[in-house]
Amino acid sequence: MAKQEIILLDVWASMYSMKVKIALAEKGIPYECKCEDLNNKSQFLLDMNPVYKKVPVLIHNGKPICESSIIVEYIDEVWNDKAPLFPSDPCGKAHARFWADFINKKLYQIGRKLYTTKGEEHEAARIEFMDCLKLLEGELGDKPYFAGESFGYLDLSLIPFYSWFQVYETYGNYNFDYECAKLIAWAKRCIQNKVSVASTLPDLPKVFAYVQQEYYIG
Ligand SMILES: N[C@@H](CCC(=O)N[C@@H](CS)C(=O)NCC(=O)O)C(=O)O
Repeated sequence: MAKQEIILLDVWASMYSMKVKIALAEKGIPYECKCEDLNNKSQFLLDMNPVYKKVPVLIHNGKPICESSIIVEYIDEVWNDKAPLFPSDPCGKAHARFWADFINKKLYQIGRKLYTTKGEEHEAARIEFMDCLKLLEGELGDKPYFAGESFGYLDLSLIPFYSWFQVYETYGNYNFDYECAKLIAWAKRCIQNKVSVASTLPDLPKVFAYVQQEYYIG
């Protein structure tokens, strides 16, 4: 392949950006990371993602690709000679996409309520968030990874959330080791066995300190 210019616009604590970083690491693709300040977005970000104005954005040889799931699919398609992220059968692929969509839409939104709301709304989010984790735990079953024996798209879509688990556990008043032990074991397996994951995820206390500072709700 001819020389590639690959730039990633990201924010270190963004779970969406982490997904893309893990995919790039799985494929062994070197890239330049440009960290954005979301309170003062660069003109470059606004030009590259004029519709949503969000990170992550992958810029491949000058062409922007937006939305984390679309970026990961793009990476898997372009660099298809190594570490396939999706199952090859259409049904397995659709299944992985379904759960990744669930994670993007539900888990993120409800998880956010744990540290941004109080009272009844918080209590409802607390219950719903655990229900989501239980659904995901059921989907994992007794397999080492979501698709079976090897790490793939669904693992990559969920594992960034683990870096926020101290936040969810503290603000949601959970005990994850007790309440979703299988999911915690899976997360530790991903970190232990996958350099792409271990080298991407920030430390849990760092994320916790960031949320405490950004979202203090009294
Ligand atoms: N659906 C998007 C969500 C990306 C997203 O929400 N990014 C956040 C950072 S985690 C962002 O850039 N927020 C800036 C804003 O909302 O203005 C994706 O999957 O890439």
